[in-house]
Amino acid sequence: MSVGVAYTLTLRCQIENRPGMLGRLTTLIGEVGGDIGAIDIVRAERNILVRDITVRVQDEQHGEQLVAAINTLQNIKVLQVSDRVFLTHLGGKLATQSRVPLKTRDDLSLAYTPGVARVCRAIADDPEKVYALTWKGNSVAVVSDGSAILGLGNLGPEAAMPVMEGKAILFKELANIDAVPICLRSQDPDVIVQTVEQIAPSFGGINLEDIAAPNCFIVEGRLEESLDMPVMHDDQHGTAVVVLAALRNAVRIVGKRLADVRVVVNGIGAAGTAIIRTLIEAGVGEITAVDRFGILVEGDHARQTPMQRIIASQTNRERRRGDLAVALRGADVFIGVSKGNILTPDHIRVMSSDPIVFALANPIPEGDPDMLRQYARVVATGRSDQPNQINNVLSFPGIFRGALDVHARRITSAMRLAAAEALATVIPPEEMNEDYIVPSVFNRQVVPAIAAAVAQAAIAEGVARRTHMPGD
Ligand SMILES: NC(=O)C1=CN([C@@H]2O[C@H](COP(=O)(O)OP(=O)(O)OC[C@H]3O[C@@H](n4cnc5c(N)ncnc54)[C@H](O)[C@@H]3O)[C@@H](O)[C@H]2O)C=CC1
Ligand SMILES: CC(=O)C(=O)O
Ligand SMILES: [Mg+2]
Repeated sequence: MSVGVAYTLTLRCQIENRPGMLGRLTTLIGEVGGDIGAIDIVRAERNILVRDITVRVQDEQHGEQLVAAINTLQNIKVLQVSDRVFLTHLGGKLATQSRVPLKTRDDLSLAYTPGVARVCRAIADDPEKVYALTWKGNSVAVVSDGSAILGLGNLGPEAAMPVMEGKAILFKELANIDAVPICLRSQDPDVIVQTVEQIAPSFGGINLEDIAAPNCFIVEGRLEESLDMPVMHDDQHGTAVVVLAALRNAVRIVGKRLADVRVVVNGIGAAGTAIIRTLIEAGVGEITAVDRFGILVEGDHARQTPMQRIIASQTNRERRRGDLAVALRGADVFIGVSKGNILTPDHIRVMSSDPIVFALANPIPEGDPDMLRQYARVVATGRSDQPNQINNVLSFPGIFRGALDVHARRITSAMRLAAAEALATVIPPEEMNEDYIVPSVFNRQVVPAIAAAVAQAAIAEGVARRTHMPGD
């Protein structure tokens, strides 16, 4: 995989101050495979120079090798190593901010007591006023139990925080929604449901994140029933919306139709299940579902979870049996939401002409993107440092923006299909190509386009409390 910014080290090096020393150091860094960015002088003394050298490396191990190699050089020593990723996370990525002045006694009387008491009474008299008079209408709780953090597994609630803070800043930056990371100690669905129900009055919507299957289905289903507000498990539906949009554009590029393609989905957990359900709703021709134990076949209940049994009954009409390689024979599309580094060139070679490969496991895709591009016509991953980033960040800000704007009571499948269509059409047909099937996360048309489509679908379905968008 090409080297990205995710492994950028700044090496503070003490170097003997004489001609040729910097050359020796940079030559060695090049020989070890480091990619030098900037070189700055930190301190200059008569005999010693201290320099900061910024180097991109392949991974953590490569960084350690580089530092060890430099320390073998005579009269050059690494004093300190700083990692840009960790520096970015120092102190967390999120803070709260007041929207009103708080400089004088008058300010205090208006924003806090005694003024606030009248606002409390107004809301007690008419609870709907909470949307207008507090932050509720523009806020989302990002709730995780830490059980399926990216593709890293069950790392628990503390380790989930950096991802949930990340989701929160994406909500703010992309959709101007105030989001709060809530990482729960318990992984018991009953406790998660009760806790979210208890905190729900403070928020306008609930974004469930990185909760592993099958608990995610139970938690989302029960909260959708009990809460009168948008609830969405992002790994299921946020991902499925983006996959559908990307697939719609990818099949167009290779001259096929959604209704005719056979799609293999690998990893039938949270994301895989929702992707399959969404692709069925969108009319995709045929789907083969694969998990660690092989192709899901209807009736083979032994290793299937209850949700996988439902998926088995809706897929694999040919009743193929076997592993991923068998599933991929003649397939038009591979969608991986499973585990890193499981695809080989042989897997892609047996696919139909112009293979489409979405290797979406994070942070390591199912196959090395450089390898995949040699064999497949269209390749997408979930990563920010690769073309065609299929990541739920392309959809969840716009979906919640639209749902909050019309005070939707829930997020329906029609709202999600409308979001996928809106996302796909952000790219004009004449601009679409193999490396441009989804817009960039920073394309400023994405959130408004999805939000408008979601709001309209909510109004059409009768789940919106407001029947016009703010500003109309
Ligand atoms: N790009 C994106 O937007 C998104 C990517 N993902 C990624 O997808 C992966 C799965 O996420 P979730 O569905 O939330 O997790 P999950 O834990 O609910 O499901 C994972 C599923 O993959 C299966 N699996 C594991 N190894 C496998 C293998 N070698 N072959 C076939 N199946 C295998 C597991 O048995 C399980 O059914 C993670 O890597 C996650 O980061 C998830 C959501 C969004
Ligand atoms: C992108 C995301 O939500 C995940 O990998 O879990
Ligand atoms: Mg996630």
